[in-house]
Amino acid sequence: MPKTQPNLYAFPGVDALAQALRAYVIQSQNAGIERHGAFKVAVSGGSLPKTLAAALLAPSSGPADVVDFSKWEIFFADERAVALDHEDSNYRLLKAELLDKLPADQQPSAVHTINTEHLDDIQELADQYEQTLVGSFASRDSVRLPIFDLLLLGCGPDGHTCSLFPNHELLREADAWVAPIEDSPKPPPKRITLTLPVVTHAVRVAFVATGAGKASIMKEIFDTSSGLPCTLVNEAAGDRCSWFVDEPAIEGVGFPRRAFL
Ligand SMILES: O=C1O[C@H](COP(=O)(O)O)[C@@H](O)[C@H](O)[C@H]1O
Repeated sequence: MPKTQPNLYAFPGVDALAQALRAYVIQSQNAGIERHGAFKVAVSGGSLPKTLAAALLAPSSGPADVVDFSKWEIFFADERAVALDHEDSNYRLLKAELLDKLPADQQPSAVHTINTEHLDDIQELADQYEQTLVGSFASRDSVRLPIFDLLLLGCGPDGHTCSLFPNHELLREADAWVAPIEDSPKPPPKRITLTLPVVTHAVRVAFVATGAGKASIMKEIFDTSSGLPCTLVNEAAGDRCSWFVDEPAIEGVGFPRRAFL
């Protein structure tokens, strides 16, 4: 079978991007609900929650444009080993940008945070989060990997995604679903992350990258065989992977854009 390519969707600005991202997330949500009665989604921190909130908090334009948070089960694609109210917490960021702005009757059915009793032992922190996945998906004996309906990911200026960093040994992790990292080059150093096999087995993977600060790494990701974490996801997920970017983020990138329909 020929290898498929990721979809690169480019928009003049963040407003148009957010509108398309909303449509894409709703499609994924509806497919997940049809498949198993719930929408299992993992989200990143960084710049993603703000753009995601712009997409999801917009008013509905009709019956086909409904975000049904009551069916959402939210996980974190990566999380920093800090308290949930710490300024570095990805949960805290998502809560401030999105969850706190949802009405009481539209809260997600579950938001799976890390167990902060284990902040001093990040292997245990990762193991506990893996058990959270087991509780939602299936036991490790019955499935090789959990299959998320959607992963919503960021791309760092060095090409990292989740807490999978360029040239890090964690990129070779083939067994664990969730892994600890204690030498993250971007602070804070201690984190946990979904592993590459889990990321690349999701039904859909969406990256969001905005701003001119991302242009040079986007060129490496799309126009070279860089081996960067984002490139590895592109190569393994092919057309299950979609990028939502603004024009400044892909200035000079030669890879063909697709029209978002
Ligand atoms: O440290 C992290 O960085 C990445 C990328 O962040 P961005 O601000 O450049 O979008 C993020 O996706 C990840 O969740 C976070 O822990």
